[in-house]
Amino acid sequence: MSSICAMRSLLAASTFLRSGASRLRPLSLAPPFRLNLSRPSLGAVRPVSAAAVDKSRGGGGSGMEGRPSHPGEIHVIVGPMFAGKTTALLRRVQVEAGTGRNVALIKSDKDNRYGLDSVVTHDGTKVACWALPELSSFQDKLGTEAYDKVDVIGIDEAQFFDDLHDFCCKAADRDGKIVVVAGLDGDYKRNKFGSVLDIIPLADSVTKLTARCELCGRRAFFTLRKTRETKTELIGGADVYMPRRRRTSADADAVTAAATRDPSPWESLHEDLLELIAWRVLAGDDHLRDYVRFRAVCPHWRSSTTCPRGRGIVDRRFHPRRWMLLPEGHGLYPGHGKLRGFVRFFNLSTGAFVRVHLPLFRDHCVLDSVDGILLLQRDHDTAIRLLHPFTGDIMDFPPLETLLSKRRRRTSADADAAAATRDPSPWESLHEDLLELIAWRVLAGDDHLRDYVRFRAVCSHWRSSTTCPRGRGIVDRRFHPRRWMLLPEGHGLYPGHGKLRGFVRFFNLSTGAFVRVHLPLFRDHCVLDSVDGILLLQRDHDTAIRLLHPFTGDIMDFPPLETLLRYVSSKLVGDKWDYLRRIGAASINVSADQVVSLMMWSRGMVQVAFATSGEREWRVSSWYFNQIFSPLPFQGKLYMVRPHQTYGEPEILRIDPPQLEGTEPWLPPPTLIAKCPANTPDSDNRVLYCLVECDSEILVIALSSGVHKKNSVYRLADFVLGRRTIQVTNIGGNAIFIGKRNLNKGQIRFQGLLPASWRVKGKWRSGCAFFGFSTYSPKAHHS
Ligand SMILES: Nc1ncnc2c1ncn2[C@@H]1O[C@H](COP(=O)(O)OP(=O)(O)O)[C@@H](O)[C@H]1O
Ligand SMILES: Cc1cn([C@H]2C[C@H](O)[C@@H](COP(=O)(O)O)O2)c(=O)[nH]c1=O
Repeated sequence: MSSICAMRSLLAASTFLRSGASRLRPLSLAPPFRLNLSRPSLGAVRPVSAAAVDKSRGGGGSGMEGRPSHPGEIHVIVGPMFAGKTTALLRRVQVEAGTGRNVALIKSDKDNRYGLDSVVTHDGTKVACWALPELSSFQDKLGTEAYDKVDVIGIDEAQFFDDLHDFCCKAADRDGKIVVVAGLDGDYKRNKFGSVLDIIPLADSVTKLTARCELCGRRAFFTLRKTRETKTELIGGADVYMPRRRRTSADADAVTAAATRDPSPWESLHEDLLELIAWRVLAGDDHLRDYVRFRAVCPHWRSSTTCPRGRGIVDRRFHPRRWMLLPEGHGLYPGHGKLRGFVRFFNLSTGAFVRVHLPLFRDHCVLDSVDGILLLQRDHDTAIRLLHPFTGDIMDFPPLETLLSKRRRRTSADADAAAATRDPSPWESLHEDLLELIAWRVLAGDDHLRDYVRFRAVCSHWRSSTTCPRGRGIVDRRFHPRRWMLLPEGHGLYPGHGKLRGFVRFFNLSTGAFVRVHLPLFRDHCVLDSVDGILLLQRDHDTAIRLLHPFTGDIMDFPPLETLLRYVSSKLVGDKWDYLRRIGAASINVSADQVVSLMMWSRGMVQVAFATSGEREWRVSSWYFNQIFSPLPFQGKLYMVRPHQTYGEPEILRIDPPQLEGTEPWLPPPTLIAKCPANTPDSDNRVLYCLVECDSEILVIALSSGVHKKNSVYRLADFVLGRRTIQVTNIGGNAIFIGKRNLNKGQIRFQGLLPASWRVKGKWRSGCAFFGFSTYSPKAHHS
């Protein structure tokens, strides 16, 4: 039993969908758009249903019968690409259609990205439309009778219509139509695009939407073209364009300069591209030196990228992670007179040395090094200072001495109190700081929560000297019941089943211990996932997502799942709720000021949802992905594999927790942290990579699907360092569970490959891997 030390609470992170769950689901929503105007079939013009004409508006008029009884309206939606213009346009016309009005959608026939018969958003929402070369042809195409019956005209990609101004005037002023226009206000050079701006003076309302910058996640007002193509009109999506934030005037000058002179091939690289490359450089092994070399290429490259000086400590990317201070030996400590202010650093990845002049060591001593940042103590006042050895940046913290004095004060106060009351027993008199230290150690163990409770139970002094987990079960990561999984009872007994009388059992993956807990909450909640042992529940009546610490009873509320329903791709067949409830991975993060945020990726979505506790609606990432594999939550972040469509290198991505500072929380785009070896077209073995957690690190499992199965295990850390050939030969008696997790009606289902043919250099290694399409009863397995 003790050998079952699974890599992650795989089983706990399972999906409980009780058999009667459908009864609890909100009614599935109507398809997003019910337009009264039937979609046009190509080449044929279909008339508008006369019954649907909104008489209250007078039905419009083509001008033949005179002016309409109702005035028209013009609403303009502008913004950069990916800002949600099309989404807003479709939402608007949906509302109009919902009131019984006849709606027609038009887009430019230049935009052939998704075919010509529909308007499609970047999320894949699709609505039938008329694709036209110019707007003036609309009435002819539709026929006068049908045109008269149209109440609302939606125009997408308005920047491509030269006759936009005339058409809007005519449609709204003469024919009494409501015209909703969506288009780019500016092109990739931030110049006005087409005649979208010309209709602003005609408009009843103007909405400027913003996107999220793909590089920094901040609000993006403009569109950046990623290619060197200079013609204004260039149809494309995320392959060619990305949203971009405002530049500083210095940056803008650099762009102008680059645009006005004849640039050398290198110097003309766009600043955004340079920033992108710089980011990549900063992810390397010797990232700081490479970054400095990179910036040294030319003034344009320098001015387009962030100077590390001054940001060495505050920007983690500049931390000299792999550099360590080299002990000189021969009694020569940093600051020793013989070193004349110089110290040497050594790069743990590349083996490179650098010699740095740091006279500061004369009156500072080194206490530690964090991410390569030195933690110094100043001699004269014991101030603690962080020093970036290469940028020279310094950050001051309080004197170390202040810790000493607090401890002294507490000691005497405690001693007085103790003496006044009684002669303490040897155990009870343990100093509270010592108790706190021991408690920390206890909390690092395998069965840490139970041990901690037992530890606190020793006496009231021990209890009062240590933190009570109740109330802090979710906000304090140390109290997360990491190794505990909810045990499937089998026999159709899902949590909340009447026969269980509110009890559920948990199983410790490290020790094999069981506990039985009374959680009547399950009566109207179902479990969607488990993160670090914290259960992710969905409340039946309002679909609210709630985190529950099963042992402390702490609960934290998140927005209803329902608010995410609109993000489930309309292309998916079947019940959207089923997709939405299939949580691929979720992760909990607690910020320094104890705000708890939850990130989750549901299999029905191409974005990652996130929210902080107490919020009313889920937010979604401004970016999306099409295909990901093996998502794994680890230490508050999400890791995943992006397989390559053909024979490129599959990528391992990391999603960091939502950024909560600033006006609106946002989710940074995924960071590429490593690449896996590519499959080769000539090999009959296709390798699939998946991620598992083992002994507090991530392993990359290469599953081979060919005739000659040869599965291998690697450390993600090695992949990150580009060492892709070093295999893990021993997983210390642990077991790996690979594949989809699904805990349904008491059965555990692992999907993967059979058999567990994991050998390294011809020898069977300790530890075992479970692959297989097997459905088995956990009871049988664990006995
Ligand atoms: N870089 C991106 N690539 C693809 N899709 C994106 C990107 N950034 C955002 N999106 C998605 O595009 C959606 C907006 O799509 P859409 O309404 O078609 O925008 P617009 O018409 O303004 O270009 C966003 O809600 C988001 O889900
Ligand atoms: C910035 C810019 C864009 N385009 C093209 C690219 C797309 O095909 C459309 C915009 O589509 P969206 O619905 O707003 O995403 O316009 C262009 O031709 N030139 C440009 O400078």
